[in-house]
Amino acid sequence: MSNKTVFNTDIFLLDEPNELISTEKWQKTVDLLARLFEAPAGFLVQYTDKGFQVTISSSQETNPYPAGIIIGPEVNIFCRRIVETRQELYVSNALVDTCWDSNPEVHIDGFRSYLGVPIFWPNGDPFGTFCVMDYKKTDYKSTYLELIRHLKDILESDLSLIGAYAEMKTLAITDPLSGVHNRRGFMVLAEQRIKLAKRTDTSLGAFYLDIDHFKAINDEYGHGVGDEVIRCVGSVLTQCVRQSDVVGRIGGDEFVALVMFDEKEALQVVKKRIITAIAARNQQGNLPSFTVSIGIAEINYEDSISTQLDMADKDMLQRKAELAKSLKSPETEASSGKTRCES
Ligand SMILES: Nc1nc2c(ncn2[C@@H]2O[C@H](COP(=O)(O)OP(=O)(O)OP(=O)(O)O)[C@@H](O)[C@H]2O)c(=O)[nH]1
Repeated sequence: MSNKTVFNTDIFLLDEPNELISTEKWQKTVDLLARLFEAPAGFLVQYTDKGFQVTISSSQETNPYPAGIIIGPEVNIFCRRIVETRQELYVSNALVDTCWDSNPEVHIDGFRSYLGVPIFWPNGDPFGTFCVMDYKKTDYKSTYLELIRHLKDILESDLSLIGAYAEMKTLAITDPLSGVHNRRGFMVLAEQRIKLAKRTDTSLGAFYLDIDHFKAINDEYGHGVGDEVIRCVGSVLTQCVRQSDVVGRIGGDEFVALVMFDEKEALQVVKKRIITAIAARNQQGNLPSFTVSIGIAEINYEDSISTQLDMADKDMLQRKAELAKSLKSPETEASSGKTRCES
């Protein structure tokens, strides 16, 4: 499986609320922070390419920035320094440092003091900052700094919950060997895709793909090589369909794909593409040559996904029978829709 991030760090949490995050709890934490520091404003700020968004704002009349407000990524605010350096920042009096002259929080809002810590997503990307601001200069005790660091840990543990949950969800529906969906994942996503296609009046086709004589590959070259062949088929299949199509491995050497199409011929085009891609892999010679049998069924919205797959499976078995026949009489091989590529 790829180790790419399983949750989206580019979207503001306020735009896509996560059921695992209790903003109510975060609100209490930010309010408590502001009260303890006797600060007129406390924030949890999220950073993305779009800028800095106040996710949580302490509920005080003295606080000029409500939740939801976005400040551009180029603006010289205190939080930007934290995201750039990945370090905590304590400015006790911004007026004594000219680098803050262009900071609107200082020259427009009149803030003098800022204390903030970086908050990170579980993959190490910066989430944003947790901070307090004051209109007067401050001199916080070191125990206060310890406190804000501790609250940071609590916020980060909530974020790691999102990461762990998203990862578990992905693992539960992914086949770790081939990287495509497992049977459960395929079935769930296929049902969703069929409902969507019905609503939008889109045509769908089901492909059922089985590796020919796979047992012989395992027997001759070992299970490790057999596994490589399975991986290869998963990757070919994924590359031969659109990203929005659903691909799954539903048995040892059996794969399925649910594909959207406009013209009926498109299904044959996709089938040809898969066969050609496998032939090209065979040419590379790093795996034993193998062929696949592919069955196709057009999706009828009234039937269940299992029935549709049964139909594609039957078509595939017919192709396999044709292959067996064609191997006995070589002159018919070219018309069987099968590929037999020797490297
Ligand atoms: N390497 C490997 N082999 C597997 C895996 N899962 C199932 N198999 C093997 O896949 C083989 C499937 O064999 P069969 O169902 O007889 O299919 P086949 O040999 O391809 O025969 P035909 O379908 O008739 O062409 C069995 O030998 C299984 O042990 C796996 O994850 N890795």
